[in-house]
This record gives sequence, C-alpha cells and structure tokens, in this order.
Amino acid sequence: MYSDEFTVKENLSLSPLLEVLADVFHRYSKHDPSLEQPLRSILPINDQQNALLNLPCIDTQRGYMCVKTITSFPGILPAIDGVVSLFNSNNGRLLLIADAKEITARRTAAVSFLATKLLASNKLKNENAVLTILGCGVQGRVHLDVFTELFKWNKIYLWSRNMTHAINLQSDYSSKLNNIELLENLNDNRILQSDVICTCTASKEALLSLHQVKKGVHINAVGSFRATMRELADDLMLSSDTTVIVDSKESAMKEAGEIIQSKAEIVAELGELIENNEFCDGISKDKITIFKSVGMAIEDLAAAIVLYEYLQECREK
Ligand SMILES: NC(=O)C1=CN([C@@H]2O[C@H](COP(=O)(O)OP(=O)(O)OC[C@H]3O[C@@H](n4cnc5c(N)ncnc54)[C@H](OP(=O)(O)O)[C@@H]3O)[C@@H](O)[C@H]2O)C=CC1
Ligand SMILES: O=C([O-])C1=[NH+]CCC1
Repeated sequence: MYSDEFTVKENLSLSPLLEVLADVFHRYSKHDPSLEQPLRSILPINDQQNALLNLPCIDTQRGYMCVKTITSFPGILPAIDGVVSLFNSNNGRLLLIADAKEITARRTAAVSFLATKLLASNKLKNENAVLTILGCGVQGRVHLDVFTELFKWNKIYLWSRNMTHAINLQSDYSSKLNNIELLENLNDNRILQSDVICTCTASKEALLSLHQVKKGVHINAVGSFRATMRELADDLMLSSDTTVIVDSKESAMKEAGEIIQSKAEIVAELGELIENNEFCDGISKDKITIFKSVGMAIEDLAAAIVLYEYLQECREK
C-alpha cells in the first residue's frame, strides 16, 4: 500500500496520533525493551549542508517496525523528501510506504503540541493565550495547522526571514482566522506577549534571546538538528529561570546545536513527563520551559501505525 502526501494529510488524525505518540515516548524514556530505536544516521553530502538521514525502530509490543529514509536539502523546497516504510515485526512483511514530507511535518507539530500540553497546560486554560510562530516554511505552516486545530488562540503572531512567506501564510488562513498578525522583525515587543513560541527555522544563528521573551513562556524549538544550527541564544538556554526538556537525551546531545553549543543542562526527556503530574504541576508558572526536539524514528512509527490501521479499517468497511 502506498500513501502519497494527500492521502497522509487526509487520513492521519491528530487525536489518535497524540495518543500513540504519548505511549511510544513514555516507553522510550522508560527503556522498554520492546521498543528499540538506535541513534539515527545523518550522512552529510559534499558541502555538509545537505544530508541523507535514516531513522529505524522496532516496536515488538505493537508488532511493527519502521524505517524512514529522507533527504534534507535546506536550499531546495521542499527541504525534506523521502518515504516511511512500515513492516510487520512478527513476519517481516512490508505493510505501508508513505510520503515522508507530510508524516514528518504532522508528527513533528503534534509532538510540539504534546510538549505544550505537558509543560504549559496552564497556558492552554487561558482564553487570552498568544501563540507566536517563527519561520513560515513547511514546519511553520503545519505548526499553525495543528496548534489551531487543537486550541483556540486569542492572538497569533507570525514571522519569517522572508516576510512574503509570512504574508502568504496569513493570507491562506484569512478565511478561517482573523486573529493572525505579522511581526516585521524579531525586536517587535509583541513577542514579549507570547505564551507559546514555536521556532521552525533552519537558522544557524540564535533568533531569540532571554530579553525577547516573557517569564513563563513555553518554547518549542524545532529547527536545529546539527551541532552548527541553533535558534535560541545561550542566555535563554542557560538562565536559572529556564527548564530544558528534549525528545531524546542521546539525540539532543549529538544533534541539537543549542544544547551542544550552550552546554545547557537537560532536565528531562518528554517521555519522562508522561503520567508524571508531579513533575508537570511542579513547574513554577514563572519558569521558561523549552522543549528542544530534533526528531525521532518512534514519531514516524507512531504516525505510520495510526495511518496504516485507519486505512485498513476503511478497506474492511
Ligand atoms: N525537530 C524535528 O523533528 C524536525 C525538524 N525539522 C527542521 O525544522 C527546520 C524547518 O524545516 P521545514 O519547515 O521543513 O523547512 P523549510 O525549508 O520549509 O523552511 C525553512 C524555514 O527556515 C527559515 N530559515 C532558513 N534559514 C534561516 C535563517 N538563517 N534565519 C532565519 N530563518 C531561516 C526559512 O525562512 P524563509 O523561508 O522566510 O527565508 C523557513 O521559514 C529545518 O531545520 C528542519 O531540518 C524538520 C523536520 C522535523
Ligand atoms: O526527524 C526528522 O525527520 C528530521 N529532523 C530534522 C530534519 C528531519
């Protein structure tokens, strides 16, 4: 069975995806032996900018194995291309090949939302909550999709290095949302009003420093996945007001530019927060929480399982 990007978009529902993501993250951080995920390989191509990535994992509890093979060519749109292959872990049969662009986009934004729910649940109870998205490429767009499908924000600010991309995104949403405003630069004081910020860029220089954000903000830092990339400045990473959470400690220490360059302490993995109300409720409302993700194979596995099982159900009807 092959699912192109439109099939993935139409059939990958967020609610079951969030449930399976929470389960695999929890089991990953518990070192559950039925879930195996080695560190992914990132092979740089020639100029070191472009890369070939391979992300495998096995989940014998659910009975699936998955491998995603993608290229990352930041100068050519779409920057990410490739496929996700899902197998049966009991008999080795190939079950599904799906477009990796859409799976990567949606599962990454879903993970950012899961982190927001766990680390900033108080913000999602606030009717006046403000969301800011920096970077209006594929990830910025899908973060806007997912974050507005799952929560009603009072105000949304968009910024992109090339303002045309932010203007286009705002205009594509104009019939659905009338509360989106554009930020012309990153010194705009409106960033200081943000309760949740998603940074979705391929930047190599910090875009956000401590003075640009308010106390208690939650930041999902999505963009960097190489030691040379970063979106957040050292003062933000290292402030005593900041708590840093990552998707995987092993991956973050090898791939996340902000962590490698600042040497910030990682307080926990996202999976350690699941079913851990004590930790989540114990975060003071004045703390800045940063969820730094680099992306993991188990996220693609979760998305492929949800998609495959739904398509099978439709076939059987
Ligand atoms: N954490 C995770 O799990 C995942 C992370 N990623 C990473 O997220 C980032 C965005 O991916 P995606 O949206 O697919 O890529 P796109 O190529 O679609 O978008 C790239 C974005 O980065 C911005 N950008 C590039 N360079 C700079 C810079 N120097 N300063 C500021 N902004 C910059 C672009 O701005 P503009 O177009 O306005 O110039 C654009 O908004 C990438 O680094 C990607 O590798 C991707 C998938 C998963
Ligand atoms: O997890 C992922 O697929 C990626 N992370 C950074 C580039 C692609």
